[in-house]
Amino acid sequence: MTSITLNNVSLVYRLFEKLTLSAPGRRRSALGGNIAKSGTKQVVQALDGVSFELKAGDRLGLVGPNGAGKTTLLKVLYGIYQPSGGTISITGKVDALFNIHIGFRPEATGRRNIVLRGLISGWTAAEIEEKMEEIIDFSELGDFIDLPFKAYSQGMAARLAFAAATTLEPEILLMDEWIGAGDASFQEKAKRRMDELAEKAGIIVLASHDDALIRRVCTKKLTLRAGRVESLA
Ligand SMILES: Nc1ncnc2c1ncn2[C@@H]1O[C@H](COP(=O)(O)OP(=O)(O)OP(=O)(O)O)[C@@H](O)[C@H]1O
Repeated sequence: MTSITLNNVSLVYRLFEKLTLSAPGRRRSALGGNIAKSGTKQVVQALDGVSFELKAGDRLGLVGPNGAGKTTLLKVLYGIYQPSGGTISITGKVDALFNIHIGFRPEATGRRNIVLRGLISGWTAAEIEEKMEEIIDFSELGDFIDLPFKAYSQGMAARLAFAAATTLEPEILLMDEWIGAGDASFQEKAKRRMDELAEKAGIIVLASHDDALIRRVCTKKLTLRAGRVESLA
């Protein structure tokens, strides 16, 4: 059964430059994690004691001010960063849509990029080929599918990435708010697709500043502030 459990997870970024803060301890705004010192180095504590549990069918919206730790949390869930403390337990095949340009080759066609993206996500060439037409249809890119990826607009790139990732049906889908790059009709379609994924017992985690998008797509909302969970509802 698909699930995500985080227990007291923390993540510390270490800065290797030699830095001196002009006024240590001053905090002018609620932005960002906490800056601290570890030996002679500065560190930024981006996540601090984060605990929550998600089960099959949950769609979690991650919100919070700039620097609150949303992207860091997604990267920890995807396994890009190992937590500095605490434990994570994930059951299910995870795919992520963070940055449209990650995992896509600008010179390769949309079609070729679908194959590359699928292979990176652990699908076989035969599985990808079987889903190819469905992915192209969902993206509505038409003849553009045979043009290089670099010729796509932001929204077109978002359509291709979303179509590929969701047609290949990950059990857990992690997303940043770039999905907002799609136009209104695509966003409507994307929401239906996410509903279907969640109904098939998947889990979706979406980080966004767009409250309306979170309300449309998610069933739960986790607010982060300075790396800590402020609320979960
Ligand atoms: N590579 C890095 N090195 C050092 N600190 C970092 C690094 N990446 C992020 N941080 C710090 O970690 C904290 C959390 O950043 P993160 O990008 O996770 O926030 P966010 O909630 O996604 O912000 P935004 O809404 O602005 O995208 C911030 O204080 C940021 O300064």
